[in-house]
Amino acid sequence: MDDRTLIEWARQARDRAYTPYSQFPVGAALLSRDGRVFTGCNIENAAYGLCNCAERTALFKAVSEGARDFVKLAVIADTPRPVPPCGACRQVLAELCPPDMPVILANLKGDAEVKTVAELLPGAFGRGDLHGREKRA
Ligand SMILES: O=c1ccn([C@H]2C[C@H](O)[C@@H](CO)O2)c(=O)[nH]1
Ligand SMILES: [Zn+2]
Repeated sequence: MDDRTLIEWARQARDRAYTPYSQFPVGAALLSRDGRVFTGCNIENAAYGLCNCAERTALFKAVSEGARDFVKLAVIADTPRPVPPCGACRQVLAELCPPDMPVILANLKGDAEVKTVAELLPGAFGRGDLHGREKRA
């Protein structure tokens, strides 16, 4: 699937965003190796800290449906520049996706930019940091 098609999936998912507080809808679309596309939108809450981003909605939907092998992710919002994922989503991407996986950042004007997961979060804390760690002095 080409990048423009995945961006269009993300754009349609954006129309389903639940954003009564920010009025800032975001859409995402995650392509799985088996050909499935998992879409996501941001879903907000009156308890603001519980707002979930479009990217994490798509990633969590995918994992909960048994997908683990991802090809690329597109994300879109009405931003002056292609929308950059927040820090929380970068961390979740680093956990669940290959470091060289492309993330297509887009906006409604038609701008798009591609960055890898590792470029979005260099030096990410990960599972390899948890075990076999050095004992502290
Ligand atoms: O990459 C991003 C950036 C922000 N948001 C959401 C979170 C919140 O609902 C709203 C404003 O930050 O946009 C996303 O879904 N993805
Ligand atoms: Zn986020």
